[in-house]
Amino acid sequence: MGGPPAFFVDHLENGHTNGDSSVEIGDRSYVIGGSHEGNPLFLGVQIHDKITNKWSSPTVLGTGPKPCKAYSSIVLKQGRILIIKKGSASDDSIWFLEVDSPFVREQRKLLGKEVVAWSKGVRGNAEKPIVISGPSGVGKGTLITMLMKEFPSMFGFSVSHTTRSPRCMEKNGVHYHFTDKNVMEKEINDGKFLEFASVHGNLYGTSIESVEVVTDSGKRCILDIDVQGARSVKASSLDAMFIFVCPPSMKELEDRLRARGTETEEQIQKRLRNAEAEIKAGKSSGIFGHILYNDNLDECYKSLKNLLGIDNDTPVNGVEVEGINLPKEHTVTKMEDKILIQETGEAAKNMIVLDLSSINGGAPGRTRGIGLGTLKSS
Ligand SMILES: Nc1nc2c(ncn2[C@@H]2O[C@H](COP(=O)(O)OP(=O)(O)O)[C@@H](O)[C@H]2O)c(=O)[nH]1
Ligand SMILES: Nc1ncnc2c1ncn2[C@@H]1O[C@H](COP(=O)(O)OP(=O)(O)O)[C@@H](O)[C@H]1O
Repeated sequence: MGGPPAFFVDHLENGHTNGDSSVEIGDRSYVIGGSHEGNPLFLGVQIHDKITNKWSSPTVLGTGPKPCKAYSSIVLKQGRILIIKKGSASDDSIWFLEVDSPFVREQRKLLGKEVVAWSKGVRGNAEKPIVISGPSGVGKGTLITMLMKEFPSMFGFSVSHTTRSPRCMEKNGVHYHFTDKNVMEKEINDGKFLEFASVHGNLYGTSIESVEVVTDSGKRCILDIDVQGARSVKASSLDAMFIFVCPPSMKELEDRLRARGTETEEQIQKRLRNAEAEIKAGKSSGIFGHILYNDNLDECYKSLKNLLGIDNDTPVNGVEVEGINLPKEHTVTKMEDKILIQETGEAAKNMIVLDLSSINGGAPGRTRGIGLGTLKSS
């Protein structure tokens, strides 16, 4: 068996005094252990810069693994560290700490501080997220509701945060997370958001967690966000499908907004003013690979399903995204894109092979497509 041996950490201690437990990448050591900022549910990360001899606590994005006694860590390409926890539940055994991935680099630039990001490893291969934009009143919400009703196990909605007030039928946590401006601004600063924008005078944003929740359920994530948000997502490392919905005419858009009856006259006027610029940007910005015209609702819905590659014959089950069961005690070896996991103990056991050659996704959200097989030991 070739390849470098895995890096083992068997007795993890709190803090960065345990020099043995660091993972070395370039001029930096990453100490992964203890808990995150005193949160006992969350494994901590600290960075040692060998050039300046300084320690720092990075902003940690995404939901991380629970603390553990022991894990193996393996440095992968693209600034990622694979963490294989010992003795963990199947949905908490494989994690990726991104320390210099494209997502981390862009968030570092955006937030102006040191950033790392967790992404849980899962089997299965849910398809890329769908971003739907279009002017207020064009029918985005209606189309998304139809899709989720017809294919409940296939699609999940990314519930955004907003500082606008709830409409009378809207439920907190279902349609939006309604929040205070101060709270949302602090959370944006703390790196909790994938994107955010000021729209019609209010703040709206997609939290990393809201995308993770959908990915964890094995469903394809739908984001209903404005053109500015779509632009941010397009510029980010999140590989998504972008759809823009146009109204048949400005007059029809106005009629729909009025008929919906959820806005004051002043708000309607503001939305109509913004609509012209949004439609222009939607059609010409190069962000959107697909444009739908919502004239007749049923026809538009059919076109949307066609775009998504589903018709009425398609099975309606979502893609299964499973956790990974590993033996409690094991040793780990790396061989190119494959990680060999050998159970330790008395009886000779099969070897588990994690195939990382077709992993995709990553932070924000989950790292998917991990292959899993067994090799019989002779
Ligand atoms: N950038 C961004 N835009 C959002 C988000 N959530 C909603 N929006 C957009 O904000 C705009 C206003 O949404 P809303 O107040 O629900 O009004 P509606 O579009 O008239 O139903 C719409 O263009 C939404 O697509 C988000 O998380 N991020
Ligand atoms: N194709 C359509 N024809 C007529 N009315 C529509 C159509 N699509 C949506 N509507 C209605 O227009 C209003 C605005 O739709 P909505 O889904 O709330 O838009 P958005 O989410 O884009 O703001 C709703 O009252 C909805 O029932």
